[in-house]
Amino acid sequence: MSSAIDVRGLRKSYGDKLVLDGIDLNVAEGTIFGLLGPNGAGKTTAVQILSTLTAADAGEIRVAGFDLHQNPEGVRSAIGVTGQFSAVDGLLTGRENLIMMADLHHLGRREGRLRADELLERFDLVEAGAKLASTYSGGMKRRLDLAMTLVGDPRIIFLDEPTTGLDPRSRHSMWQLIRELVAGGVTVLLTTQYLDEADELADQIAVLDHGRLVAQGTAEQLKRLVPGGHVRLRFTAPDDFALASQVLPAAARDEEALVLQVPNDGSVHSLRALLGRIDDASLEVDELTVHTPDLDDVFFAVTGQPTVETSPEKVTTK
Ligand SMILES: Nc1ncnc2c1ncn2[C@@H]1O[C@H](COP(=O)(O)OP(=O)(O)OP(=O)(O)O)[C@@H](O)[C@H]1O
Repeated sequence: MSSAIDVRGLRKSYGDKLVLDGIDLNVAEGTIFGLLGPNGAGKTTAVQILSTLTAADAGEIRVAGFDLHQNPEGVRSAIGVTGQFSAVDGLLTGRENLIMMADLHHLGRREGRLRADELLERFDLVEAGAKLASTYSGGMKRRLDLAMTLVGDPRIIFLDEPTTGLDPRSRHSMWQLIRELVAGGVTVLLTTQYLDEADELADQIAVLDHGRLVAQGTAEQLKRLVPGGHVRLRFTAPDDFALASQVLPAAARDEEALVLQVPNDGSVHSLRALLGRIDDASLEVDELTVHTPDLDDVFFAVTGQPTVETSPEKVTTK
C-alpha cells in the first residue's frame, strides 16, 4: 500500500518551547490514522504543518506524493482540512456556504450548485440548507464544515478533533460519515482526545505526548502493550475447577463462582498455548472470555497520566 502521508523527523518549536520533537509518521492510502494526545500535546501543530498552514523547523514530509517543502501548492490541491475553528460563515445559509466553497474552487455556476445540493443530501442537510448556518446545532455545523471540505474533492482529509463537544448521537453520525469517506477511497488523519474515538475509527493510532510519539500501532497492538490482559474461564464442575487450578497455577481463583483468571496478552500465540493446556488436561470449560486492556490503560501507561477528558458517552472512574 502506498503512503498518503510520510513524515520523518518533524520538529517544531515556538520560541524556546519544543512542540514537536522529531516525529515519524506513515499513513497508508485509504486508511484512518488517529493522532491521539492530551491537550497541548502538539496535535493541532502537527495538522497545521502537514496541511501547509505552518512551517516546520525540520523534517522530511511528503503528502499525497508531494514534497511539502518544495511543492506546498501540490499538497494544498490534494487535501482538505476541518479544524477546531470552523470555516462555516454563520451569516450565509448552508447552501450558500457550500456554493462559496465551490466558487473558491472555480467549479463554475452550474456545477457548483449541483455539488452543493449533492453534499446537502449526503450530509442530511437538505432541509437546513436554506437556513442561516448561525441557527445550526453543533452537529449540523460540523457536518456542514466537513461537506465544505469535500467540495474540492480532496484525497486526504485532516480532521482536527472532529467530534469535540458533540452529543453522542451527533458523534455517531460524524463517525459514520468519516467511515463512508474512507470507503470511497479518501485517507483521513484525525486528531482526538477521545480514546473511544480512536478505538472506533482508526486503523493506526499514534499517541503524542509532550511533542513525542510515545506509542504507535493498531488499537489491538497498543492494548497488548500494557499488562492486565487475561482469559476468564468459568467451570460448572468443581472437579474441573480444582484440576484447572493445578494445571494453571498462575491463575487467580474465584472458588465460589468457579472462575479462573489466567494472565494472557490475548495474542493468537498465547491463546493457542492456553487452549492446548486445557485440551491436554481434558478440562470441560463452560465459558471462556478474553479480556484485553482498553485504550485508557494504554494511554495511562504511555503518557503517565489518566485521560484528560472523558468522552461524553464513556465516563471512566479511573
Ligand atoms: N502559535 C503558537 N505560538 C506559541 N505557542 C504555541 C502556538 N501554537 C501552539 N503553541 C503551543 O504548542 C503546544 C502544542 O499545542 P497544540 O495546539 O499543537 O496542541 P494540541 O495537542 O492540539 O492541543 P489541543 O487539544 O488543546 O488543541 C502548546 O503548549 C501550545 O501552547
